[in-house]
Amino acid sequence: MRKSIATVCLSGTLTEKLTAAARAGFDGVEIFENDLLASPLAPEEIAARAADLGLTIDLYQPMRDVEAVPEDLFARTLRRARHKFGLMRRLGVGTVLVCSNVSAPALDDDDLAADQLFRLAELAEESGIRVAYEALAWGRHVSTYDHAWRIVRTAGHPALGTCLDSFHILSRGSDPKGIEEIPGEKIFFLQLADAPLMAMDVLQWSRHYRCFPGQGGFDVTGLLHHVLATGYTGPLSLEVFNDVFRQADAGRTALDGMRSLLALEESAGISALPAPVVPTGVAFAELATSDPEPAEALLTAVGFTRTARHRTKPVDLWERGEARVVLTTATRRTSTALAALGLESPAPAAAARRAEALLAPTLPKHRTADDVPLDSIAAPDGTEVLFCATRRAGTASWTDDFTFTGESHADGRLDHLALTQPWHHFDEAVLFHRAILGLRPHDTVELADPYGLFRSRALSASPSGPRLVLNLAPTPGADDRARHIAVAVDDLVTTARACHAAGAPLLPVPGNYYDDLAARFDLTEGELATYRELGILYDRDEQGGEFLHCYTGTVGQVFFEFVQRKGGYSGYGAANAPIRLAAQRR
Ligand SMILES: O=C(O)c1ccc(O)c(O)c1
Ligand SMILES: [Mg+2]
Repeated sequence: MRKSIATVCLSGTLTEKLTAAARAGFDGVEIFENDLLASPLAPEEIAARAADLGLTIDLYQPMRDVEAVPEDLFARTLRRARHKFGLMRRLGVGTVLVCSNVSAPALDDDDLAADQLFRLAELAEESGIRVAYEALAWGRHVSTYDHAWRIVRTAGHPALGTCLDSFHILSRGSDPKGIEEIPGEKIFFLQLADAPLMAMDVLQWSRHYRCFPGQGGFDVTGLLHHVLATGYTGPLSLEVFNDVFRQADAGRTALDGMRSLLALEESAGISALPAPVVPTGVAFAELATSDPEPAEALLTAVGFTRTARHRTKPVDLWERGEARVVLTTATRRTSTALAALGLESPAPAAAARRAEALLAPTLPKHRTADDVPLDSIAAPDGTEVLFCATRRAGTASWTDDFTFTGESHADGRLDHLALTQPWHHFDEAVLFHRAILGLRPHDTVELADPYGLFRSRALSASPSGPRLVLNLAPTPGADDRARHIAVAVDDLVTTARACHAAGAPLLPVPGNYYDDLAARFDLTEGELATYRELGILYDRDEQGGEFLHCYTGTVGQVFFEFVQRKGGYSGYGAANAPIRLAAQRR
């Protein structure tokens, strides 16, 4: 279907917004009045700019506080409308959005609302303009889509229809099934937005927290099904008010929005993309550094063995059981960073095709000429994601680039990778991993950290598949690139003891934490003493599943976590994150 985006979703000047929308592949835009008012371009110039960029202007918005008012006020509204319809002709836009009245003089009188909207539509029709009436979730008397539709039906004017907005419908908990009772040709416009589920005032929620479909908690796909069942053929238009998007790079936000619509169309069954190829595990995590010594010392102390060397480059493979870390010595100066993830993919080339269809930046297959070619893409935080087949018959394996010299005798598996995200790319990253890799996002966890708010969202597909934890750094700067590699072991106490014995710097945990553990859980004196001695953190879920974990010190921007899961515990010990963050800051 045609895809549009409201200029309010994007940062910058109107020209920048139009350019970003066009570059991302949108067919049209909704122009927000304020963007036009602030633009030095005349309406004709804006129309020409849009046309040059291959964009149609699908909607002009909003007209506010129109209907169900005393007649003297309505006379002023008609005067305002005459001006705006003249402007719309100059812009070449055929539909105006009228949102339900929020003002004090509005009367609770549907017949009056219908009559005045009819008269507005009469005037609009003279200019070849259609009026799309939208219920704002906080409208004074009209706040639901079915109420707005009843008024439109009563008015019965061909130039008057309704505009549906998924935010207003889903935020109020309205049943979207009733949309199917509206004839498709009377739905003049469809605006799409998602939002995180929050118990808050709908106006604040709408104006600050909307996000693109697939990034929040609403069933936007379900709503779209009902709209499509009416025969609606207009555009799918993103309308997101979001404080972060307002500050972010417009080009990037527009691409994020387009990715969201492509994924939405797929989930609604109206377009096909290359099918998702869900990764089945993590082949390796790659650290890059110009000085490998500190990372080598840490890897050794926490039980990794150097098992292989790259045939031609300063790249080593370190293993602890099935947990693999590739350590690359970079030529340019850089502190140790988690630079890449190798994901075990059932079909690497197909995975890359899907990523490309969903607008992921693809990276060269050959890092250097004689390497095994690997399909790879860049995640929103810059991490390289490689689609790998590890030692599978008939497929080149990344391990073919290495000469094996040793073997690991310790146990271990990569449990999860925690990737701190820049604050303005957090929602984009969730959608990216969800849509492109087919991972399922879990609930967002928010915790007070000594220096701010810690926000975290895990994504996974299956218990044995990769688990990514996206963290939002509370303070910009120092730790906003910190990442960690979590290794699952069979016996954390034994592992922690071995790490201590080998001189690994393990994160110290305050005694107060263990006093609190003793109060919260019925741990034995012996368990508590051991955890206290070794700096092991503890968590338990409602089903009695247990989680033991400990952290190493940081090398560059990277540290390790060791975890032991018992009894089906599937979380990440989020309650302990503030303790960990405070200890790291010390
Ligand atoms: O927040 C608002 O005022 C507003 C304006 C226009 C819309 O289409 C909308 O959904 C909200
Ligand atoms: Mg809207």
